[in-house]
Amino acid sequence: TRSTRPQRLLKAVQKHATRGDPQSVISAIDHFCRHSEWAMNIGDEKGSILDSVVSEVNPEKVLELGTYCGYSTVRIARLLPPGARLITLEFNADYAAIARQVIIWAGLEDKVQLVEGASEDWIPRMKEHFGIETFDFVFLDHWKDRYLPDTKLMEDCGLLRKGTVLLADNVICPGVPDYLAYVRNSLSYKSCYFKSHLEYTKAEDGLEKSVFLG
Ligand SMILES: Nc1ncnc2c1ncn2CCCCCNC(=O)c1cc(-c2ccc(F)cc2)cc(O)c1O
Ligand SMILES: [Mg+2]
Repeated sequence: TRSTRPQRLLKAVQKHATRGDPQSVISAIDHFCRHSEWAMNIGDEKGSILDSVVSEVNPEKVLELGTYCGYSTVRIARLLPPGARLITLEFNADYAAIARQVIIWAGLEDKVQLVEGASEDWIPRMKEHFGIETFDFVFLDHWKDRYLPDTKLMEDCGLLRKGTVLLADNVICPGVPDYLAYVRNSLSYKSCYFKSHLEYTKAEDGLEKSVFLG
């Protein structure tokens, strides 16, 4: 049967990227998505904004919701200091299988724990299962109708602390209106918008950075 797009993306990484070189993995995926097949990675333009926010926060404990093929996982993990850890949740088993291989090709498997399952099932188990107290940085890139309920769930589970930074992808396209209204109106968040474009296109999209105030 015909291969899937994530499988073809992984093949492009294994063909064009150098093992253990995260930047070459990022470049190979961006080239594949620009010149062969569009895929819903954050991409290079929004990816540079992600890089700058991660570098500013310099987090020890990171949660990523929605792994897909591992592109943003690699972007984030390559910037983490030694000993820092990234937990990434992926609902789709086929995506998770590809992402594991992409993360290994980048040589970042020691910094990353990829967990298969739904965010709402795993968020309540972060403390007892992973020994996590609170997260320093959370990247939201999963089902757009889960951004708001999962943010409230993280609050209720005590996973956010004063200063935890949430960064949300796709706040314009596909859009997360309920989440945006919440973080922009809540007294518990300081929020700001980074205008950009939908990955590999000219359509507007952007990232919302929200600092939890406790
Ligand atoms: N741990 C978990 N819990 C729940 N759901 C979970 C999950 N882990 C994964 N998922 C399931 C998420 C599936 C992918 C989510 N991302 C998206 O749906 C997405 C779509 C576009 C897009 C834009 C314009 C278009 F015309 C078409 C598509 C762009 C993006 O950057 C996107 O991130
Ligand atoms: Mg996205």
